[in-house]
Amino acid sequence: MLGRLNHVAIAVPDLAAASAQYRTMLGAEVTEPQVLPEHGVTVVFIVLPNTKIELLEPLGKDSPITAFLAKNPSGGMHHVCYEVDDILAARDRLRQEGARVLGDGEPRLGAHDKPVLFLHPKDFNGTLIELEQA
Ligand SMILES: CC[C@@H](C(=O)O)C(=O)SCCNC(=O)CCNC(=O)[C@H](O)C(C)(C)COP(=O)(O)OP(=O)(O)OC[C@H]1O[C@@H](n2cnc3c(N)ncnc32)[C@H](O)[C@@H]1OP(=O)(O)O
Ligand SMILES: [Co+2]
Repeated sequence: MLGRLNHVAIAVPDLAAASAQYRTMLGAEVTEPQVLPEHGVTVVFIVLPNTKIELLEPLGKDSPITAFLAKNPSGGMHHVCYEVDDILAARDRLRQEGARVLGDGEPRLGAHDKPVLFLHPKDFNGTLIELEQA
């Protein structure tokens, strides 16, 4: 079911500072910020030869990552994103296996304009998993 590792996400308290640090200290190629109100975050991507790093900061008062940053004020690893060939089939299989699919279970368009879903971290070894339609 799982395809490529699409990205590893790091929640940061200050996206501009983290982006500048990756550019200057790590010589990284960093995309321009994407403001995603429907997800409650602003993100940039660090493009690597074999995957991407997503840096994300809260956007708005209901951001899903505000609580995470309250527990991890300097930031931290937030989620991993795997690609799947068929996100609805993956969702239905995971539900059958007893995994919690977050939200209303309907995929929404993510930062790459592809359908995404999230799986509860408590069901996967304390790790929030994002699935993205390949
Ligand atoms: C940019 C768009 C898209 C993309 O295309 O890439 C994105 O990546 S958007 C990213 C932001 N969106 C989301 O994260 C949506 C899914 N997340 C959620 O629904 C919630 O964050 C959550 C996972 C349900 C957690 O909600 P929260 O309000 O924080 O609930 P709790 O505080 O009760 O947490 C429950 C439990 O889970 C632990 N937790 C929370 N977040 C994480 C995490 N990222 N990784 C691991 N564990 C996490 C939290 O610590 C609680 O544990 P206990 O304290 O032990 O109960
Ligand atoms: Co993501």
